[in-house]
Amino acid sequence: MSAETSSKFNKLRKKVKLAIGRSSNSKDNAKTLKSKKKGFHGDKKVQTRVNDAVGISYDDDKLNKREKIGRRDMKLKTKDKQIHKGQEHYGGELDGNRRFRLVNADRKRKRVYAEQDNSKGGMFQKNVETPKRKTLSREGRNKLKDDIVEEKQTGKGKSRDLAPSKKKPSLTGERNSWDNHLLDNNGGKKLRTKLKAVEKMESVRNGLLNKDAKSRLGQNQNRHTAESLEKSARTKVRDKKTLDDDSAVQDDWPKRKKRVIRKYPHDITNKRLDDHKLTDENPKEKKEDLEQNDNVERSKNAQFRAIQPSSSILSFVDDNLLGRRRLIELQRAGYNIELSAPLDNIPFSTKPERERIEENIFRNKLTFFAAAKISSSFPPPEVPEIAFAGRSNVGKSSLLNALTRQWGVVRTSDKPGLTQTINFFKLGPKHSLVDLPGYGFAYAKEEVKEAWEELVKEYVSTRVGLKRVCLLIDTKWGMKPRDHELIDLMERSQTKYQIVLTKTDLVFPIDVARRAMQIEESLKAKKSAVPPVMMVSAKSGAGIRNFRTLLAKVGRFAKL
Ligand SMILES: Nc1nc2c(ncn2[C@@H]2O[C@H](COP(=O)(O)OP(=O)(O)OP(=O)(O)O)[C@@H](O)[C@H]2O)c(=O)[nH]1
Ligand SMILES: [Mg+2]
Repeated sequence: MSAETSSKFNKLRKKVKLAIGRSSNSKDNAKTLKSKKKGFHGDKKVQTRVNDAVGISYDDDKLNKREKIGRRDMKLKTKDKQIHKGQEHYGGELDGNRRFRLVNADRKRKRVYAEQDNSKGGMFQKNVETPKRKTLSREGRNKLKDDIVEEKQTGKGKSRDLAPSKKKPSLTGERNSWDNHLLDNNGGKKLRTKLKAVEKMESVRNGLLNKDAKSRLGQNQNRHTAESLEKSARTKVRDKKTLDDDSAVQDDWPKRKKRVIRKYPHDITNKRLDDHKLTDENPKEKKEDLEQNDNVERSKNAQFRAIQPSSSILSFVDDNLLGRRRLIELQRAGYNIELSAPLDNIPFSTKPERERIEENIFRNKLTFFAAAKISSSFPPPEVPEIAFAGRSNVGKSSLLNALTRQWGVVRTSDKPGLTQTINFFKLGPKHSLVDLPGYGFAYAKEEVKEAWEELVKEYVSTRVGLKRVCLLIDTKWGMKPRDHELIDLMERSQTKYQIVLTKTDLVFPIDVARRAMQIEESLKAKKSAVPPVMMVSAKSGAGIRNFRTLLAKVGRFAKL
């Protein structure tokens, strides 16, 4: 090396040093520091600069770098291939942005042509060459147009389809060129996707997934195949033609699954109540039924309102201060109606009067002496008995207390079904009052209820010494089928019974009168029914005195 070249070399080295020194003070400082932190890349940069400055060829270096990047990319590609293994057979791969793209073997993106003969295997099949787009000359285009017009007129495919004999039969049958034209001319890709959607809906709706549809659904990859296009085109055409047949399609809809209700929630006997009849019912019929019921109910109310009570009943209601408004009137008049032990006809119940009950029988002490769950445990019939029957919660036990004014002897509850045995109470030495369990709805097991109802029936129809059954009816609700059942039984067994309307304090006086009239009318033909219909309120004490007098008469003249 000559002195000249060596000085040149030294100058260059100085420049390089300066360059390195400047870099630590310049704007690039931060970058360099960052790059130093990064390590490999930063050092490489500096190294490259040095190399550049010194004039060393960095081709090798670049090559190394490229090689490394290449290797890294390869790694990524293989990794991605592993991840997207399932997509591999689509003939696709990841692009630079790591997005999946469909590529051909010669790395060209595939295109779907409507004219393409898909029967050969479809565009997603591996190693299938896609036809290259042909750019037609004007002449060619005109010729094609002519062909299409001719095809439309003749209804036959001409030139662009393969000869039918050469075609492979597709799964769903071949799509003819006319369909192709339809697709191409009427909306291209959009139409095709719409048709596909229509076809899918159709197949799901009908619940008749035919073989092709099933296979198509099963093989997820093939859902874009030409078969679907063919099918959907045909579906679309059919849909257009037969819009009126929609109802028929609807008839084929899968029927709603039968809803099954477990009869009892804790039933392990697998007893079920099938309500399919309800679901099968025509909604129109159902609506009509509901309307009919509504009409019946309305007409019942109308009938009830149309009842004209007799003058005797109206005067009875008035005299005994029966009905809802009474309490309010009495309260306004200054009477205390919130008494724990209601008086008979409150306005007249001053204290001395309250002490004195007119009927001697009812001045006796009420004492419980027997309870029976079965007929064999009935006490011997020594004295005449007056029984109180009726639906659960109608107020039987409360009436016993009100009659005797001995509150607490007979247990009462606002929960239906408290009295579950036949309870015998002695009222003096010569009479007894009997509190019967109620029928109808009650908080008790079905078997238990059935048992006590049977017991009541047996008691009222066979009991010797039973002089009167007071059949209690809730004034608000009137007579129910179970009441009629018991009446029929008593008619058959010739047991004397008297209707007593209870809870009269809850309804208007006129309705009390109407109810009494209604029942009297319905029992006119009954031989064992004893008139009149009594009306009481155990709460207000209204009608109690009259009822007591009536019962006293029964007891007085009764002989065993
Ligand atoms: N407003 C009002 N409530 C009453 C009358 N009589 C009874 N009740 C209430 O009705 C509910 C039922 O009374 P109960 O005497 O137990 O009826 P029950 O017929 O013996 O019922 P079971 O023993 O279940 O058959 C209680 O909450 C009473 O307070 C009445 O005249 N007017
Ligand atoms: Mg009771």
